[in-house]
Amino acid sequence: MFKIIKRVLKLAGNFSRRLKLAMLVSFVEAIFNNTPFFMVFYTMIEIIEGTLTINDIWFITSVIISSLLIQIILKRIIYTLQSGTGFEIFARERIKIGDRLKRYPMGYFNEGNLGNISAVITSDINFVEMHVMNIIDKVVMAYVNAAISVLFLFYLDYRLALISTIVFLLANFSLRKIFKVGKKQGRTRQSTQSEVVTAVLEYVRGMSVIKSLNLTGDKARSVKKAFQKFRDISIAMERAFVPLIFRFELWFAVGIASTILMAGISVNQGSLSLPVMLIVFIFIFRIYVPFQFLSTQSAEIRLMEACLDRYQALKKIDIIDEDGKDKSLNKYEIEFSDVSFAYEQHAVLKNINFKIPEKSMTALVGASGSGKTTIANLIARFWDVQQGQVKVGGIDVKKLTCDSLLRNISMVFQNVYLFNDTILNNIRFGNPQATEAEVIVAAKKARCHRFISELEAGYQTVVEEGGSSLSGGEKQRISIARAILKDAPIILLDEATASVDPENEKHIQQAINELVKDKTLVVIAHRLSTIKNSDQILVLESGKLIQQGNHQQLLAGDGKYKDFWQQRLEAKSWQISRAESTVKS
Ligand SMILES: Nc1ncnc2c1ncn2[C@@H]1O[C@H](COP(=O)(O)OP(=O)(O)OP(=O)(O)O)[C@@H](O)[C@H]1O
Repeated sequence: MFKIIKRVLKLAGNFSRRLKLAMLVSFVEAIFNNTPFFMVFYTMIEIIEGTLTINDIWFITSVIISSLLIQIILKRIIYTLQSGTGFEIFARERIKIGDRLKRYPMGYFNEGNLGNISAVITSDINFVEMHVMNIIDKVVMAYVNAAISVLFLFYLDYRLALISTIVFLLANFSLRKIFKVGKKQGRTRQSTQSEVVTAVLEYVRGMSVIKSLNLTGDKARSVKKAFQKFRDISIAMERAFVPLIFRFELWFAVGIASTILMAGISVNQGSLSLPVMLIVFIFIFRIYVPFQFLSTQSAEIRLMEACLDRYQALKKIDIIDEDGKDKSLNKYEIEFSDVSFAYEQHAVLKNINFKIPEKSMTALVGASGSGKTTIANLIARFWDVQQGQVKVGGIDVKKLTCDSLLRNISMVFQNVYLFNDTILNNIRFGNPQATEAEVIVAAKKARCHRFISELEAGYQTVVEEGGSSLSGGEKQRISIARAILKDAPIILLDEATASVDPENEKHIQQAINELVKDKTLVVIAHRLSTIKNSDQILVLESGKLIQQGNHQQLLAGDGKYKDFWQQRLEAKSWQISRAESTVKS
């Protein structure tokens, strides 16, 4: 129970002083919380002794009212100190984890981990944020009340106090057991919750495939299974608590019964007065009630601990650029020296060597799966090479932070991802400081200003997550506008393979021409014109660099490139003749 408080204080960092202050105020408030009961005790003594005067009544009333007012003020202070702080701590943690995530190796973002990441960021942090401050307050209150009550009972009658102390200690021991079981159950529940999130994510993301292949039954079954497992675990968790809570309540029942019995016997024997007996009854319940509340909250507290465990495990993943330095580049050539790379066990690139001069255009060509995208990903250090060196501007990318490297690189992918935000902000991701006018200039260069202006809300149009409300060509041009706005000296471009209509293709080509002026350009090339006009062509086959040179040089010799070029020409003429026959028919 105190562990969760300790953990939150550690997490709070510079906010921990505010939380400690809130706990101190809670402590004072708990003392004032007992004042009315002491006044009741005092009144009863005065009544029995027949010494109660009107002045006493005024005194007692004003003390009770003052203590209630003080409590209200203290509660307000606690609330101000705690609630805002809780939101601030977790807002900061969310930003921190967001920053770390972008520095994790891409290999971490596999399907299994995606469910975990989503569960931590959406449900775990929210859960702790919503409940932890309230729990801290209640824990402080329960222990302070118990301590004051036990001390007061010692003052009244040491025998009764001893019974209450023993019961209190036994119940506390029972409570620890409840918490221990809760922690174990909490972990199981967490991992099942991740499985649910993973299953739902997979189901929703793959909906178009599921529908087209008519897999709705099969896939819905796996989601249902995950939900059922979660339900079973949650029920099992509740069931495991029942006997423990019963034992805990039993201790208190026995304790209360024996204290009452003992008090009754003492009154009978004349060693305890009636008002003292009555006040003992009140105070014994004041020990019991807050602890009973804590026992019912034990599942919640342990769940919070399990949430924090999972959050901290996510924070502990090694970041890829731990040893990287934040350096500014002043040269932008790219070099691969003897690079070999594998995705875990799957070797993809073998002993690759090439140089890409600054402000030149290099085309990567090769069959599907030959390693073109992997080369682009290694330049951007989405992964680290196992052998050799990737240098950008003469510096090994492993010596740079991801931020300082990526500041110099714009990537335009085939599969453009747009965020659920306005078009303006989607372009502005390229340069968050850009003004609206600058965004519009970039959009004009990327040939997307016209279609954006024709939308009812223009640049304020909110794009659906992933950009599903826009056509492929439109999305690609928005992503080019982003890259133009970023104005990075190195461009990694994956040319679209999917056929777009000629009008769109013309616009995309014009947009790319604007983007790549005076840049170091590496393009995963599919268009014959791009390949032909490149300063350098790197031909890949099964992860090996088999040819290197410009179009004329490669065509002059015999080799894969010549075959490849021939095949592409044939494919193009086949496409053209097919298009012509479609027009004729
Ligand atoms: N994240 C990944 N994890 C494991 N293997 C991967 C991963 N990404 C790619 N691969 C594998 O690495 C090999 C090279 O893939 P890569 O995407 O670099 O090829 P490519 O030449 O760009 O192909 P395409 O033209 O089809 O995009 C392929 O066998 C692919 O299956």
